[in-house]
Amino acid sequence: MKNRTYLEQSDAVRARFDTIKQRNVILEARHLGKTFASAQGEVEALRDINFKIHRREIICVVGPSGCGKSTLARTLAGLEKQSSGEMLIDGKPVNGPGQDRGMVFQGYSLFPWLTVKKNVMFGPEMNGAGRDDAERDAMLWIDLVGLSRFANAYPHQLSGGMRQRVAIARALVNQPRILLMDEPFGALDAQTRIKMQTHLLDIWRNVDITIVFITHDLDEAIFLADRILVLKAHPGEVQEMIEVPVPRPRSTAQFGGAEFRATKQRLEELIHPPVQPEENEDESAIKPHLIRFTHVTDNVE
Ligand SMILES: Nc1ncnc2c1ncn2[C@@H]1O[C@H](COP(=O)(O)OP(=O)(O)OP(=O)(O)O)[C@@H](O)[C@H]1O
Repeated sequence: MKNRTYLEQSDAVRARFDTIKQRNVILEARHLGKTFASAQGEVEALRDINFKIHRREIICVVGPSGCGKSTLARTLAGLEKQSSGEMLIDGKPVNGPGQDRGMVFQGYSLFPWLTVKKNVMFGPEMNGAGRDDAERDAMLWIDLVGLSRFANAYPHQLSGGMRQRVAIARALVNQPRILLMDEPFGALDAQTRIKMQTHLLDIWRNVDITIVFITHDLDEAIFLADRILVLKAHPGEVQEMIEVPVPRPRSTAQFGGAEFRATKQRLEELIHPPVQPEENEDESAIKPHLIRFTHVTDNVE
């Protein structure tokens, strides 16, 4: 039987992409580039990045270490100024951070001295909302991330997954249109991570939000994304934008499915291309000579 490829889409998936493409382009990168000056000289972290993201899409960004994923997230957030090209929201060029974008990072960026509720109220209060309004809004979002019972708890009393849920509530309370997430579940154990992915999809289903999600976990990218932006390193350039053929609604049961496997295979080809051994390469030169650090009397094999 012929192996399925990631380019094959069921009618339902194709119809869904047709609908997505008819939605407004909310975020666009045009020839975006970023070069850092460092002690070792210039580092071209991003080169000529182009993409268009439609309203309520989830785009995951993957690529090898150093391909500029975080730089892209920080540039889109306006925390880093691009060296060339432009970024547009609703077709208008933007420079610098703005209310239209919220960010969730890997580290738990909560204020440890504030309760869950006060952490979430912080943004609205900084934006001039009165205490009662800020508290009401905060409680709505805390409820949405399923933490109402913990509104008065402090971050150190929560698990890693719960803290990231607070971070999501804290980003969403400001009603951004775009949520930028940089490896938000990277520090969580595998089981909590899957729960958080499912939870994020639930939130996305209920909220008018467009998500750009940076990850190095290919399963996570396929599980979450409508499309996956694959970058290559040195310099960070777009390799491919993949339309994920896995149907929605997503469930963990799809992990072993044909569409899932075909997409993963393509991502692996792009990100970890097979290393070709040099012709006439001596096997013994590849296999390192291992030193025994302790005296071992019994064999384990
Ligand atoms: N502030 C900086 N100054 C100089 N070089 C930087 C700076 N930030 C990033 N870089 C360089 O830019 C390139 C892209 O870095 P970036 O952290 O965006 O990649 P990444 O894909 O997120 O990596 P990883 O997957 O390892 O987190 C790297 O070569 C990095 O060393």
